[in-house]
Amino acid sequence: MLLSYKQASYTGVRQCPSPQLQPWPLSRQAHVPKRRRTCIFTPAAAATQNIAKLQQEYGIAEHVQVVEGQGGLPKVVLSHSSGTKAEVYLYGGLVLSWKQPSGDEVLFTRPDAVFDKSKPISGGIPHCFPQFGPGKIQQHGFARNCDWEIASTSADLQPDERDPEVELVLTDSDFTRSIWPHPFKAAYSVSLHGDSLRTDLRIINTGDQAFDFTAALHSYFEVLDISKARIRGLKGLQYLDKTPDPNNPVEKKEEREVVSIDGPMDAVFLSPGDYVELDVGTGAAVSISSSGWEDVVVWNPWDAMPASYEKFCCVENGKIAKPVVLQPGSSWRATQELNVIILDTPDFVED
Ligand SMILES: O=P(O)(O)OC[C@H]1O[C@@H](O)[C@H](O)[C@@H](O)[C@@H]1O
Repeated sequence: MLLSYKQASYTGVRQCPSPQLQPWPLSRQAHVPKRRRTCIFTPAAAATQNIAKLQQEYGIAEHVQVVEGQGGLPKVVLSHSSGTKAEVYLYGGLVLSWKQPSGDEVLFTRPDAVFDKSKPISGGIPHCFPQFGPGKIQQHGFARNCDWEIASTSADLQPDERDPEVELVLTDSDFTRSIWPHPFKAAYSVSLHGDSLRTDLRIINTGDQAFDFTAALHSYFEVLDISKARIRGLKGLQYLDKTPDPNNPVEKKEEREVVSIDGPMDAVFLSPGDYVELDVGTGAAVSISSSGWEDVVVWNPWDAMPASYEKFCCVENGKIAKPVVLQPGSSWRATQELNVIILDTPDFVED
C-alpha cells in the first residue's frame, strides 16, 4: 500500500537457481545413479536453468536481475539507486510490482491471481492487445497470456544514477495467428527513473497487409479503500458507460472535477488530456502521464469481487474508441509515466 499507515513489508525475491538443480559437472554425473539423474531434468529444473541463462545474459549487477518469480515464472527485477524497485514477468509482459523507496507497493495483485499460466495474471499492469474488448476475439486479447522475450536490458543512462530498463518483445506465433491472423512485433520497455516508472509500447506491422487493433495497459492500483479513492482529470469528458452492459455501452458526460466510486464502475473516458491522477486515499496519489494512449478506462467490479474490490482501482490508459490502423511496415507508439505525489490537501483524512 502506498503510504499506508501500516509498515510495508518487502518480501523480496526468491533466489534462484537453487544449486541442486544446476547441471552437474560430467565427472560427478558419472557417479550418480541413473534414476536420480533423470529427476534433474524436470520441466521445473529446465525452467530454472533457463532463468539462470537469462540472468547470465541480461543481468546487470545491482540494477537488473532475472530471477524466479511466483509459480517459478521468470521475472526481471529492476532496482534503482533511489530505492525503487519493479518486477516484470515475462509471462504476459507484465509489471507486477512497483515499490517506492519506503517499500510501499503502488500496484495491486488480486487475491485470485494465479501464476501457473492457466489464465492471465490478475494484477499489476497487464496488456490488452490486440483487442481491448468485448469483441471478436478473447477478452483483452492474447498478449497478457503469452510469454514475452527479453530483447535487451540496460542501466547506463546516467552513470551516477543508473536508470535500469528492460525491453521485452512479443512476435506473432502459431498461437497468436490462430486467434488473430496478423504478423506483428510488440516491443515494450519498462524503466525506472528515480521515483517514476516509465513504459513505452510500440506495435509494428511486420506483415504485408494492413491491420487494426485496440490496446490498453490494464493498471491495477492499490487504494486505502475504494470509497476514499478519487480520480482527477476526467471533468468534461464524454465516456462510454459499460457498467450496465459491456456490449451496449451508453455514452455520457462526466461533470465532476473529482470522480469518486460508490458502486460498480466500468467506463471508457474518451480523449482525456495526457494526465490523470488517482488519489489513493492515504494522502498520496499516483500521477499518470501519457502520450499516444487516447482513452482512459476506470474499472472497479464492486461486489462482483467481494474479496478485493475495496482495495484496488483500475485506471487504464487505452487506445479503444478509435482502433489503430497500421499499414505494412509502420508502427504505433504509446508511453506512460507513473509518479507518486504527496497531496497537500487530501480529500479524505482518517478519523
Ligand atoms: O477480468 P478481466 O478479463 O481482466 O477484465 C476485467 C475488466 O477489465 C476492464 O478493463 C473492462 O473495462 C471490464 O469490462 C472488465 O470486466
